[in-house]
Amino acid sequence: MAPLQVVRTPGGPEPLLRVRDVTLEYRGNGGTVRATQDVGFDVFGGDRFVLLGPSGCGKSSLLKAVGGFVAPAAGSIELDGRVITAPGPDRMAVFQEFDQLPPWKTVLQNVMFPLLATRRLPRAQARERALHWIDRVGLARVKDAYPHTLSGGMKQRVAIARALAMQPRVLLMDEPFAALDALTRRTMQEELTRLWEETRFTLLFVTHSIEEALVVGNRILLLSPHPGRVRAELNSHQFDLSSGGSAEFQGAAQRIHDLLFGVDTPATAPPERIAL
Ligand SMILES: Nc1ncnc2c1ncn2[C@@H]1O[C@H](COP(=O)(O)OP(=O)(O)OP(=O)(O)O)[C@@H](O)[C@H]1O
Repeated sequence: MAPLQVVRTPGGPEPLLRVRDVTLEYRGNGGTVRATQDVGFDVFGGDRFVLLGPSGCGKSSLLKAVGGFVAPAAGSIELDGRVITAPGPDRMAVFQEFDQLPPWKTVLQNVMFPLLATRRLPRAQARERALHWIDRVGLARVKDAYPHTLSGGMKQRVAIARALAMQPRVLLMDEPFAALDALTRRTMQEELTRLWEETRFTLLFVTHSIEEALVVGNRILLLSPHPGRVRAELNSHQFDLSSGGSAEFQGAAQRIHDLLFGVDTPATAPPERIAL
């Protein structure tokens, strides 16, 4: 049984997102905190690329750096060959928190908002595009509701519709389902996978759940504990939500666990030397 393989950079297409030797640091009164060290990876169009690692290994910081909210202390991040220096509508984000939606806007107004604020579309077309995505995430019935009247899962669907309506080059998701109950979380993973099947958007997804990484991702970057370094890069396209109970899935989860928690690999080992 060898379901996981170290991914070699495929020949052919150029990566959409190129992260090279990125070290991220936070400077404060108490000194400098290094969040990641020399992290590199490539994301290709249509990838569901997952950053997986223990709490504090710098996953969110990497996502913020791709989002343009944090500048690397060293290394570079390029999207479509251009260095990322600031946030932009080509990178829409969905976060864990339910309060990411302005509460004074209805579902429809929330989804329309970035389209109008960035002047992407005139109002009538923005409305049409928003209604389309609201329908795609199954919220047509509540399009005129305010966020406080929605469940956590519904709020996350609004955030996903709002992000995808912008047709970003890459959708950034930071533990988007972590605050949901287990059943809703599973439903949301299913819906995200279905949306991806229909649209083939490019996804950069942060989680610390091994199971979630395996079902959501087609490629997984494993990061070592603080400060995060690349421990391994894996293919996981063979798994989906129906794989959950299979021996192959359980075996893969166990092997990732062993890699993450260092049963047989020192944290500083170069990723390509890891035998899976
Ligand atoms: N704004 C900040 N100022 C100072 N240090 C920070 C800041 N944000 C994150 N850090 C530190 O950087 C490191 C990485 O944090 P980050 O949130 O990126 O990790 P993470 O892997 O996403 O963790 P978690 O899974 O717990 O969310 C941690 O040591 C954290 O304390």
